[in-house]
Amino acid sequence: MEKVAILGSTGSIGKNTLAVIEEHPDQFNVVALAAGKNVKEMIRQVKAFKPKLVSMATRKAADAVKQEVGETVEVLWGDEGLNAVAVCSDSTYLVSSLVGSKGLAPTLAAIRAGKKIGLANKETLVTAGHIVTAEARKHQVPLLPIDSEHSALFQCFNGERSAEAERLIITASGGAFRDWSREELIHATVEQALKHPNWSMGNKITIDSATMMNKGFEVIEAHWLFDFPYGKIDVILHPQSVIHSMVEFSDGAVMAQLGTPDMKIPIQYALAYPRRMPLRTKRLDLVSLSRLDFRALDFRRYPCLRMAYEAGKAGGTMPAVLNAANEVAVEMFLNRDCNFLDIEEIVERTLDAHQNVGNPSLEEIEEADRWARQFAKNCLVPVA
Ligand SMILES: NC(=O)C1=CN([C@@H]2O[C@H](COP(=O)(O)OP(=O)(O)OC[C@H]3O[C@@H](n4cnc5c(N)ncnc54)[C@H](OP(=O)(O)O)[C@@H]3O)[C@@H](O)[C@H]2O)C=CC1
Ligand SMILES: CC(=O)[C@@H](O)[C@H](O)COP(=O)(O)O
Ligand SMILES: [Mn+2]
Repeated sequence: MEKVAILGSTGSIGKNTLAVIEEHPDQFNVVALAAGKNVKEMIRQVKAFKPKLVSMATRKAADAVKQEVGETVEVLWGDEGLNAVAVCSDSTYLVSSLVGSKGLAPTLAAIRAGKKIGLANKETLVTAGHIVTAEARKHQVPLLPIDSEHSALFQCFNGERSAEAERLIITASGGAFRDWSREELIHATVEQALKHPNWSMGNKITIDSATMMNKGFEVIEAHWLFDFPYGKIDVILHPQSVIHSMVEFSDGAVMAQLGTPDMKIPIQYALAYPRRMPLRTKRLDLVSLSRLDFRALDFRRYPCLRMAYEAGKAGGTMPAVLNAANEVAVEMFLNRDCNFLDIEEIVERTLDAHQNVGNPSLEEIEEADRWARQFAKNCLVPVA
């Protein structure tokens, strides 16, 4: 029996994780849950899954949950609560599915406490890949990818020798604006950007998919997960999101993992690894699909992807700055405080202004994150 704690249980990945657990009550047991402010959903989850420990982002949200769930559940809040859920003594497995770099500290704490990690929060590896992978090795903790492309790559590597792989090929749907020109993007609205063609996901990653920053993050994530140089990680456009990614080996053979766009598949694979278990999900019907398309990607059309490669190659605090500036810019766009194309402008200006720190400590990464957020918030304001 895997005893599971989930960070971000009320989100898209969190709810899909609970749906997988619900299908296999004999295999998985929920022991702790953490979320932000969605009190109603957390109360429903506590009643359905009976965790012993729960945490919410604020005292107010925690009090509201406490009122409904009674004395048998410990309800905490804030960073301390997140940390307590991550290292909860009853758990064997942490699903890390908070959104943003907020996920880094509790995920690191869980690694240090020896928990197996199902990693959805890509910002953990983007911001501090060198520390997270070193700590996972030190504590002999597996980092099991949940992100669909990395789950695909992980499955393609199964039974293979990674030294015999030559190239990782990550597929990109192109997001909501795949067929829009840059001129048209000037007028892109929040509602349009949130309409992903294939996947149903949280707002932040859906915007990242539309800017292609999501793919940039995934390149950095793949670099750390599979210890691959950036020069051997390619991205190609694949509008159908049926091939989730591929590995090309030294003999020219290419392994691919295919499936319908349903996150329950990679989530269950990460939870059950190395087993496979039955899952009620729509089956892939290649005949009715009839074709799969692929196109090359143009860095001029997608500057966020270019910036992510550059920040990844530069290393140091650059990827953390890339992420923090992007978090600020996406939030501004979602709040209608800037235009869609301002997202890339804010990120670029912040990266250009940053003094990179090589081989940073966790504190230096946190400091770079704080600096970048402050800079990014104000960098579009014209100087008087
Ligand atoms: N969705 C997907 O299919 C995929 C997602 N990912 C990655 O997984 C991660 C999660 O994505 P997704 O599920 O879409 O995101 P959502 O926005 O749907 O969910 C985010 C979760 O984090 C919680 N949260 C936000 N802020 C805080 C906080 N300060 N303290 C505690 N909890 C907080 C939210 O709580 P609440 O809602 O209660 O406020 C919610 O439970 C991201 O890193 C994303 O890039 C990767 C691949 C696919
Ligand atoms: C489901 C998942 O893993 C997302 O990261 C998804 O890949 C987004 O799709 P695109 O970024 O390719 O549009
Ligand atoms: Mn992905």
